Amino acid sequence: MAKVTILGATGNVGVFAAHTISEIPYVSDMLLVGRPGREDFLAGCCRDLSDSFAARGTDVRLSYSTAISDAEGSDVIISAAGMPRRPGQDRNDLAFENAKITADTAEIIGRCAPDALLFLVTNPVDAMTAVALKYSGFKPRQVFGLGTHLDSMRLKSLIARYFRVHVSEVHTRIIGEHGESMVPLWSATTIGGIRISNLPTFSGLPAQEMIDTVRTSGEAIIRGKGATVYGPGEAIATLVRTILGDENRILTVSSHITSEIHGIGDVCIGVPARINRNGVFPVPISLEGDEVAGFRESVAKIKKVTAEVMERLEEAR
Ligand SMILES: NC(=O)c1ccc[n+]([C@@H]2O[C@H](COP(=O)([O-])OP(=O)(O)OC[C@H]3O[C@@H](n4cnc5c(N)ncnc54)[C@H](O)[C@@H]3O)[C@@H](O)[C@H]2O)c1
Ligand SMILES: O=C(O)C[C@H](O)C(=O)O
Repeated sequence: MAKVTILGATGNVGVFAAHTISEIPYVSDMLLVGRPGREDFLAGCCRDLSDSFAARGTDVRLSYSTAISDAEGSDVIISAAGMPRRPGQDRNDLAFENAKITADTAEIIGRCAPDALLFLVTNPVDAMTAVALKYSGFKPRQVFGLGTHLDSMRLKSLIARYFRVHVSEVHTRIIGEHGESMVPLWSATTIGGIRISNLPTFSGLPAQEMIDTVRTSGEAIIRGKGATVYGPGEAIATLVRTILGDENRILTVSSHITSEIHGIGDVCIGVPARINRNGVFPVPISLEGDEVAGFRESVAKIKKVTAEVMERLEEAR
């Protein structure tokens, strides 16, 4: 059985993630961590969630704290602490402010929960994964971000609707930045096990329109309802379930790569990774055609954002 801690638990994503994670059978303890001053809200969340556990028949020991160090003994620590973007902002506009929070948090986690897996949700998630990796002092397998998993799910849903098939029949991946430079892998997209480009209807697929929809999904949802919640919350739970169930699923998360993809490396970026109880292990893959150049571009962009953030952090600390 496992202890899961959620940082930023008073936020939109944190609260719903607590609900989705509580449904995972391996979770025995869940700790919600918020900022000092938010005790009443945290206590309210715990009572409300406990009621839902009773109604559902879930048996999770739930507690809250304003001290990150109480994450001690956690198997998985999820960080959704930090500013969300407002309409019109790019995720990268949040980089420095959220990096300060992430660096401080990661240092504490590195000391109090050295064996945990640290899962970043805070945006811009690729740069935040790199910051958390550096300041926690963890091994690369222990630190990962939600990356392009949610983007991949968004594309999967659009493809399933276009072909009028159940989502479980569609396998697809978006790699690279969780942001503008994301790269769809049509070469790795199958429907009912058949490569999408081998289907007669492929030529009519509005591929560019689909990718544009995925790229702008977050912003469109934030404009409409203030925050993306259900998509990220379920995506977070999928990853936590994969880890705690030692499932060895290959999901697309932000992970530190060295040379797994066309020799490109030294960056935290969305890539397919095998995920189990020991953490996250990028899978070496070959890309096709435009995908290579697209991935290189995405890597260059993330490296630049990450380097700028690291430099400013060094100066500020
Ligand atoms: N990677 C993804 O796919 C994805 C999806 C959704 C949201 N996000 C990101 O997750 C983060 C949270 O989003 P949200 O909608 O829940 O935001 P929110 O404003 O509702 O919640 C933010 C949380 O962070 C905490 N926080 C804010 N400043 C802090 C500080 N200085 N120190 C400690 N904690 C602090 C708040 O108390 C709150 O719990 C944002 O960065 C958002 O962009 C990422
Ligand atoms: O778009 C955002 O800022 C939130 C998140 O990254 C998302 O894609 O839902």
